[in-house]
Amino acid sequence: FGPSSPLETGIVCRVTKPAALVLNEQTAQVIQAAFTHASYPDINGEKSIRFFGKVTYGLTNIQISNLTIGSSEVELKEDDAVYITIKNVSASFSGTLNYGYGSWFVKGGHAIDFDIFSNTDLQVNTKLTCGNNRVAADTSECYLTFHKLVLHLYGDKQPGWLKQLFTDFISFTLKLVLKSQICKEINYVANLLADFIQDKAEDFLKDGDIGVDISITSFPVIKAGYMESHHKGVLLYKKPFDISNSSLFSPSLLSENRMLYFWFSEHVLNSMAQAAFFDGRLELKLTGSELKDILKDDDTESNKTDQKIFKGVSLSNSVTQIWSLIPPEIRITPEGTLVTSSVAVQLNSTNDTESSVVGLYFETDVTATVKASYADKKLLLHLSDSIVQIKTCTSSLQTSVTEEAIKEFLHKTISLYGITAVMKRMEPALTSLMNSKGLHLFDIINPEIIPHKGYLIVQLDFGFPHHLLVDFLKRSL
Ligand SMILES: CCc1cc(Oc2ccnc(N(Cc3cccc(OC(F)(F)C(F)F)c3)C[C@@H](O)C(F)(F)F)n2)ccc1Cl
Repeated sequence: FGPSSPLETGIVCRVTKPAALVLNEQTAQVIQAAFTHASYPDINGEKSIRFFGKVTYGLTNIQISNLTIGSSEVELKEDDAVYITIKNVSASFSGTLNYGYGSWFVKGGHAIDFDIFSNTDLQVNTKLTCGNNRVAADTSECYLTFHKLVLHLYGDKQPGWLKQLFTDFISFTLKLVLKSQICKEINYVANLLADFIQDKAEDFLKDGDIGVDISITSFPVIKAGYMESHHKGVLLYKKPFDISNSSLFSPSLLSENRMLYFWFSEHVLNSMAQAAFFDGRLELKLTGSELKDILKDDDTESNKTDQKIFKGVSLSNSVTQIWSLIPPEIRITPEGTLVTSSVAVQLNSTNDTESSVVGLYFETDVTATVKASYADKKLLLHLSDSIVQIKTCTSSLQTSVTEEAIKEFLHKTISLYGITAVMKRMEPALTSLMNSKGLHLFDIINPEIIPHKGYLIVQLDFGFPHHLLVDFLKRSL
């Protein structure tokens, strides 16, 4: 994983301390799952005891029977790790203790059921590292401190030395086994979670043949107030095309008071727009009644022109097709996202008596300045400015209106109603795309989508999707 040029980074994610505190509320769930899911291997050994000779013993069928988790704290240690301290984890295990004298284990063997009560503190210092171009968790710094480890043996007869053996030796082995199993399980769950986020993210940024490569371009960063990952953001599409990277990320571009930040370089959004064009998604068909709704909004004097232009044309039978002629260009500015494209519009209909086919075709350059927002689990697009330039216009409408007047009318109608009519149809399409990825399941609080020159920042708070974590743990463990 060599050094990477910051230019390669197209998307940056930042999870701040406030988010870590919310996530920490779920730590108990995760630790509970780790303890419960861990397997506890049999512990066999032999010890020579004075006056008794060699004793062979085995703890088998060790099961955790109940578990309570105390408080847990999280701290982000600059350029080091996420320190998670969990106090007062009390767990009880049950199992069977077999023991025998000498090596005639089977002959002299005895079996006693036991319960073990333990009380420990857990310290896990999770380093964020890179595992096959993904964010990975390294929890090798994992410590269990036992405050208590008590053995209860069932059954009346038990040799006195057994208790002593347990206290002196078995408990030592038991602590080692518990620590290694629990820490192994924690490492497993931590990486499961990291993979889960990455998989969810890849799925979120994919639709059909269009996807985004979010491999990480450098080691994730941990600072006192946040942790941050840098991702390529390179478009994945069946035919490669090159979009030059436009903006450089620097940590000062993001702050730390919101829980989650996403920095998107302009070229990421630009390449998505290009792919949407090549994937034939930038076309729209309007029915007659939809067109009439758009035109009826126009209650100004030009409505008269409209009546003159479409005199004798039955708009109800009309079909209007709108499509991009070239891949749209995306430029992000503080005023909003500028979308520049050349658009063709073909209106086909019949005359009133349905005796002949009539049509209108025109091409126009459009630059629309759009701002996005997300409220009530819906994406909203707002047009703040537009520039329209009618290029060509051919019409087979029997109208006396001059071509100039038609162009004038079209310019006005597109500027006032046409662009918003297209945006009104893009909003639900994008919202249902994001909901198909499960976005609506998340409790997103006051999301802000802020355009800057050359990049876009999405910042938000979230209520942790408790049910999602429980499902995730149930499904994956
Ligand atoms: C969809 C968001 C997204 C995630 C990406 O991939 C990953 C992969 C691994 N970790 C992350 N982190 C950021 C992140 C994104 C979304 C949810 C999320 O989960 C959560 F932490 F908010 C909580 F809900 F679990 C974390 C984490 C990474 O930034 C860090 F912090 F580990 F360095 N992102 C890459 C791009 C984009 Cl747009």
